[in-house]
Amino acid sequence: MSDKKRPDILYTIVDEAPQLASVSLLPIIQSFASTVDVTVGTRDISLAGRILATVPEFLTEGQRQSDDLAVLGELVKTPEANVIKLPNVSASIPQLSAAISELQVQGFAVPDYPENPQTEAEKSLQARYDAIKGSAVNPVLREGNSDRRSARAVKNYAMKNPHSMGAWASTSKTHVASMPGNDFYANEKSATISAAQAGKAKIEFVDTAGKVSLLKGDLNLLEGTVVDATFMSATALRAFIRNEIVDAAAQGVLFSVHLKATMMKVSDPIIFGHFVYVYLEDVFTKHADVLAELGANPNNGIGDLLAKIDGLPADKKAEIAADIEASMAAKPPLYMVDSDKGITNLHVSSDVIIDASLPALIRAGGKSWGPDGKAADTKCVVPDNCYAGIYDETINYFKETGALDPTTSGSVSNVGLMAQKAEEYGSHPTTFEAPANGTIRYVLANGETLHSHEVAAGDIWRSSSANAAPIKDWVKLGISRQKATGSAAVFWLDENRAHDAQLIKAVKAILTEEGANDLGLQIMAPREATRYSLELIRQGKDVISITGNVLRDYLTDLFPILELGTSAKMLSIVKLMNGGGMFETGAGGSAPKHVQQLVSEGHLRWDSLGEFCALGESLTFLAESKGDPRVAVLGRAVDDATEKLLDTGKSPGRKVGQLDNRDSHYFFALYWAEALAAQTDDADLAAHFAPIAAELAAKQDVILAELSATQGQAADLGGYYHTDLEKTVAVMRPSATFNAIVG
Ligand SMILES: NC(=O)C1=CN([C@@H]2O[C@H](COP(=O)(O)OP(=O)(O)OC[C@H]3O[C@@H](n4cnc5c(N)ncnc54)[C@H](OP(=O)(O)O)[C@@H]3O)[C@@H](O)[C@H]2O)C=CC1
Ligand SMILES: O=C(O)CCC(=O)C(=O)O
Ligand SMILES: [Mg+2]
Repeated sequence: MSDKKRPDILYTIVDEAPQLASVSLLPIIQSFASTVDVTVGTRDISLAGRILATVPEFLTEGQRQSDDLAVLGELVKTPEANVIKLPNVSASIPQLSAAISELQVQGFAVPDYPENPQTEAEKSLQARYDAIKGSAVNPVLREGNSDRRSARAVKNYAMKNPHSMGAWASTSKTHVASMPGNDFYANEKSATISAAQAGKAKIEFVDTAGKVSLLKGDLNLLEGTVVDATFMSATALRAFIRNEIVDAAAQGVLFSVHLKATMMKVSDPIIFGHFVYVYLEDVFTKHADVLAELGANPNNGIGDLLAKIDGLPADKKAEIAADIEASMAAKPPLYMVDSDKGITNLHVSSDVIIDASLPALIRAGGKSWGPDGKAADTKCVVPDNCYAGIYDETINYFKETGALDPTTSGSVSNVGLMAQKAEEYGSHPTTFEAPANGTIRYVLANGETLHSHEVAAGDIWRSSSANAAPIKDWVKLGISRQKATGSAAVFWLDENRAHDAQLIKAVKAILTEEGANDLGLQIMAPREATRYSLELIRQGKDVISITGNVLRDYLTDLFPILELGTSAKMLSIVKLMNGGGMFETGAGGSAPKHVQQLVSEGHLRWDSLGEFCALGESLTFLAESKGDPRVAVLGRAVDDATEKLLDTGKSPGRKVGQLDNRDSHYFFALYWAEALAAQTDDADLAAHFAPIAAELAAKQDVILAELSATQGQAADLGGYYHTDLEKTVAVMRPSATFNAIVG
């Protein structure tokens, strides 16, 4: 598409709740934007859309779909980029398979995911599907560093209208457990690449007989890149899991594991698989042959195991099912994802995602749900020590001091190193399960071995890197946020961790280069920074966390969930390195539970506040790049409308019968139109929107009645991953009166 035709703003088509919300909200945005000649187009980065774009040869001409992710991936490297990015599903294999089955039922001849590929064609198909798996979208689009914070109006609202917080008892038995050693933290090595070391590097495996095989070639290392290598011992991990299961039983607490199997799509499903295996070790041992024949892979969870045995003859199935039940009954009870349906922590790796799961548990006073449907103290296993300390320290702090008070608490914002697939979140192509005992080594273009580790079969080895330009951009962003706010600012870096020690050197040099040594920016290890930040916000003060990529992710759920009740309300700006802007909507995900509620009860509790915040920023950014003051007026009116929506309590409620997402969009449109009608910067715009605002206000009763007519009834979307557009529009835009006004 030529630049001329490209819409001014690109809005992403995604999955689950945010996508349903978009079906209602986007037409409103497009209609209002068209009055100032701003076009808002869409690009499909949904899981189903990406599947269809990946296998065109299996589809009819009419079913084929362009690779919008690739198009957007190029766009974000240009100064013209202005993207509103909603959260999308980062799929586990069971989710990918479910989406494929749904498309097949809908008449798309997409092939199954080949779990055990034999032929070259199957292997190639698996590789193509694997590129869709896990967090395949965000790392491609995030060509900039991250600036996440709560907008002032949002924070003020949360202070005046606090969410519920569970009480923290000093006697709570909830705790974090991490490996005593031999994890990624303990085994990490790191170095900064010199000019003489730059160039094409490779990763090799050397077996005990000295035979060398290439794991990954063509790694193009730039001078100044920080390159790490580390591994987690599989034997140590299994021994640790066994001990923790015994300890959970002894302490009488629920057992849980918290990983990021979506973003860390290679390493963490393997770690998850070790938990599933050890928890059901007797079953996997006793039925090893049958389960191997069925292709049951513990990495895919207990849910997949149960689905696989479903195909067995009735007596065999009953025998294994009884063994699974007996095995689970003999273990400490598991943290439940859905106790009504019997879905455990170990069912699917993508159900319990650490950034959202642990903050929710901490917000609830250290409780999670057990199989009996009751809240209970919990052992939270976070195997690796790189980041577990922040949760351990938070839990310890609340046990000592009681829960945070959102009515008086300050705020922890974040500046995160993210660009160019920084750190662990870019490590998928350089992560390997050791094929046998031997050595894995990182060899540079000049022949030097940069890092090497002796590994045993099954150990999880990975290399991460962070380029110099993003590091510099990140430090400068930290400096500018500190200058803009005057808040305390802390780099969360641990001098005892190999990677962080390299970053500390770079940060210190850049602070000096930028003349920023007098600004008082501090460097603290994550555990220390956690306590320091919690103490400051308890006093009502704000603090900026300047962190690497993983902590960016973890902290921008943890603190918002404590301060605002959810991370969905965050402002999330990606200042693209080549000058464009990407505006993410909130810091959370796609809220699958909200879809279940809409489908069964006709109520969508998704809050689009994140979209409103992103839209305001996107329009303000566009106004500057287009040099069009009318666009700035439109953007300011979005912020006014958002504030009024909060002040008047028009956000969605959790329960059927309360206002829902669709109602809140009506109020957003009303207040947006009213703000445009009331402003005095642009008389033409005011004149245009005055009658729209008046009509929206006059017809409020009929619009709200039409919007809520189907509340309490089941809703048919015609699909889950690939909903039927007509049916979804009928569900999400049920008010003919409202639709006629906004066009
Ligand atoms: N940027 C991205 O693309 C991201 C994508 N994801 C993806 O999202 C999916 C779900 O992840 P999960 O870990 O469950 O995290 P979510 O953030 O989707 O959900 C956790 C809970 O947060 C609350 N919540 C989140 N967003 C909103 C909102 N807009 N309005 C109201 N409440 C909200 C809901 O609480 P309640 O149920 O109590 O109402 C929800 O159940 C996964 O597929 C994951 O890969 C996750 C994070 C970021
Ligand atoms: O891409 C993903 O899987 C999750 C991203 C995420 O959680 C975040 O950026 O906060
Ligand atoms: Mg996150």
